[in-house]
Amino acid sequence: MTLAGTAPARLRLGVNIDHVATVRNARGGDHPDPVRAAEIVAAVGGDGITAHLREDRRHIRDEDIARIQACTDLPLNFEMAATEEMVAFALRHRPHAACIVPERREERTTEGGLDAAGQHNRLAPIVARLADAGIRVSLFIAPEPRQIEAAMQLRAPVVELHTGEYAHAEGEARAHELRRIADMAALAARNGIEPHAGHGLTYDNVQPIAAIPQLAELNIGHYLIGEAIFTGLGPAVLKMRELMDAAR
Ligand SMILES: CC(=O)[C@@H](O)[C@H](O)COP(=O)(O)O
Ligand SMILES: NCC(=O)COP(=O)(O)O
Repeated sequence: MTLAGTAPARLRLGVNIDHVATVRNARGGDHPDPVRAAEIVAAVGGDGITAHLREDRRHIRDEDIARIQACTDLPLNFEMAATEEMVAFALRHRPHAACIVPERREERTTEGGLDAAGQHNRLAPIVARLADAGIRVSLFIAPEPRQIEAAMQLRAPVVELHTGEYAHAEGEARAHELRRIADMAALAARNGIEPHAGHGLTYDNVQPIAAIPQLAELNIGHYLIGEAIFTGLGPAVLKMRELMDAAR
């Protein structure tokens, strides 16, 4: 955790390994194994593993979580919907962190941020239960002041700012999205919330985000797993690390 308003010592890279499991599940077998991906991430100096156990289990499966925890000492950032099923799962497995994300069965990927502002009463007991279990709670939110305010009201120690709009925008629209993310990272940090960012980040778009001084962690997955097909996962992670370091 960083002190309110101070730049973090080092921008951490959390690698989301969901889509290793997507490829594995395509044939219903056990290869490629997300656990091997987690081991490679650890071996090349990744700072954490992110895994999203979706309600439809389209990629990460229940048994993957315990196996990932057993294979490496890297902190596990468990992404979950705000449901009783996922709270119970998180309390059983006690990951380092839990990031509450919005989820719709019909979505191809996460489409928007968690509406923390509109769901305070529903989220408050979930956040409290996870925190009471020693799990660092994060809210995956759009870069909006009302969502930062809601995270403060919910006493969430971390927010992860959704960079999907930024990633898909071009020209002035992308510059506008970048300013929104930078402003919300600063607002979160000023209020004692550690800001992270993620979704849709690539070699080509990561550096302006990595240059935001208050950000403590980036979570990057789909692009890295795609690049791993061509270069290997280790080199892909190392290249992203190099780009992030060069941006600061
Ligand atoms: C919240 C987020 O942006 C991702 O971490 C999430 O895991 C995306 O869902 P899929 O991995 O299923 O695309
Ligand atoms: N929370 C964002 C994440 O874990 C990875 O998102 P993506 O890089 O797969 O889009």
